[in-house]
Amino acid sequence: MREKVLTWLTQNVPTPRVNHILRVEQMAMDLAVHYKVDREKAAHAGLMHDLAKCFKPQKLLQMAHEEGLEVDEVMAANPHLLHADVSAIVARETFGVDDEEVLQAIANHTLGRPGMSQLCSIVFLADSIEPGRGDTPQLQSLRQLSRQNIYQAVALTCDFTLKLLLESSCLIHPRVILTRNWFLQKWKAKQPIVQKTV
Ligand SMILES: Nc1ncnc2c1ncn2[C@@H]1O[C@H](COP(=O)(O)OP(=O)(O)O)[C@@H](O)[C@H]1O
Repeated sequence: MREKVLTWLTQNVPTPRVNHILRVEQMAMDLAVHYKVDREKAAHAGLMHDLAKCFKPQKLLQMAHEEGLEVDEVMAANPHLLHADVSAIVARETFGVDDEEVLQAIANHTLGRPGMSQLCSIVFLADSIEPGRGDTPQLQSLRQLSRQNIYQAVALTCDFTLKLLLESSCLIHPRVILTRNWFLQKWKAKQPIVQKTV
């Protein structure tokens, strides 16, 4: 299947984006091994997470509508946000993916989702922090964190995205905040209780 997907990608996605996809695939596999999550599922989700990245807004809206997806106000204003959900549809319809966990990981790679699985979290992180994203101190620390505490890494990756979005004065989809809060609470709940000494 990998060869078939790669051929499709080279015909439908520009080369720099294909290279990003390959780095996400690799990083998702590495994190999967680290967290003892199914490596093959991580590779499949990484490879197919951006299938609809270059679809036109009209096509994204039409496919979302045909699938019966809820298109909220922010997605209607910025249909590009639907590329994650639509990539999962393409994975199913064009490449016959029927593994619900893989489809969820593709669909949640941009906004995350409160309570999402480890596989989803891994693909979400890999998309945001793969080596091609840059080498700033912030990204370096997120990469380190992604192997130490997956809850904290997802929460802080949401913060990182939110900061970028705030700087660009664009509409923000609220689901990234819900994702952030859920993962922040899981992270805080796992912190050891420090005994206060008088
Ligand atoms: N919560 C959000 N609200 C609005 N836009 C968002 C949100 N999260 C991501 N985006 C934007 O959606 C686009 C797709 O995000 P992403 O899937 O991470 O794509 P890319 O791989 O191009 O960075 C990006 O332009 C990003 O800025």
